[in-house]
Amino acid sequence: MLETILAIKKQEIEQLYLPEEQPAEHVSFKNSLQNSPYSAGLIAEVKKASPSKGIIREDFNPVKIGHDYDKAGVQAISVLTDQHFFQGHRDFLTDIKKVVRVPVMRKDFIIDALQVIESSYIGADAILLIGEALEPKKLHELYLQAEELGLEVLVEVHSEETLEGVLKEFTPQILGINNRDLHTFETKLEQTERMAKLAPKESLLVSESGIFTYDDLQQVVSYGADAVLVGESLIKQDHIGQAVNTLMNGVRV
Ligand SMILES: O=P(O)(O)OC[C@@H](O)[C@@H](O)c1c[nH]c2ccccc12
Repeated sequence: MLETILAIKKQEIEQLYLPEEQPAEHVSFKNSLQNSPYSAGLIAEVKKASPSKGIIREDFNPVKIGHDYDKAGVQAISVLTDQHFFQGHRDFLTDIKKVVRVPVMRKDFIIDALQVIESSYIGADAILLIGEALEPKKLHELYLQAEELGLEVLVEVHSEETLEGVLKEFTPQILGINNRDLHTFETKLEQTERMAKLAPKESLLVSESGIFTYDDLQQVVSYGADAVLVGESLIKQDHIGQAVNTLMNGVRV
C-alpha cells in the first residue's frame, strides 16, 4: 500500500503549485506536547477517511472539528492533507490554523523539498516525515530544510530497521512510533513497547495509531510514550470535546 501511495504522490508533486503564502504565527509543537496536563500530550487528528478504514465520518467539517479539539484542550492538531487516499486537503490546514491556538501539524506523505515549502506556505507549525517513505539521508535533508523554515518535525518510524537507519544519520527531537504497519495495516500497541527500547532518551516519544481508550493510553504511557497521536477514536464520536475528555481522563467530565 505504501508503495502505491508514494507512486501517486510523485505524480502529484509533478503538478504541484505553491499557494499564496499564509501569514501564520508559529506555536511550538514540542513545548505544547511537553506541557500537557494529562499523562501524555495529545495530538488529535482531523481525518475524514483512510485506506484501511474507508470513510470514518460522513458529516465532516474540518474547521469545526479543529475548533472543538482546541476548545477541548488538546496539545496539538494533526491535519491530514492527502486528498487521494485520506480525502484531506491543504486548505483544511490553512482554515484550521486560523481558528485555533494550538500548534498544527501537516500530515501527508512528504518526500520532496517543494512539499516542505508548501507546508510552510499553508501555515503549518510542524510536518510529519515518514521513515518508511524516505532514505535516511533524504529524510535528514528535508528535516533540516523544515527547521530552516521554522517548522518542527515529527519523524515517524514503524520498524526497528527503519529507526536504526535514521539514528545512524541523526537524532530527531520528536520521534513517532507508528503502531500501524503501513504495508499491511496491522496495528498493535506493543510496537511502541518494542521500539521505545531503541529510542534515544533525548527524543520526545509519540505513540501513533490504534489508541482508542484510556487504558490504551495508559498502556503506551507505561511503555514510555510522552505523547499520543489519535485519529479514528475521536473523529467517530458525535461530541468531540467529550471524546477527548473520556480518552484522556478515563471519565466523562
Ligand atoms: O486513526 P488512528 O488509528 O488513531 O491513527 C492516527 C494516526 O496515527 C494515523 O492516521 C497515521 C499515522 N501515521 C500516518 C501516516 C500517514 C497517514 C496516516 C497516519
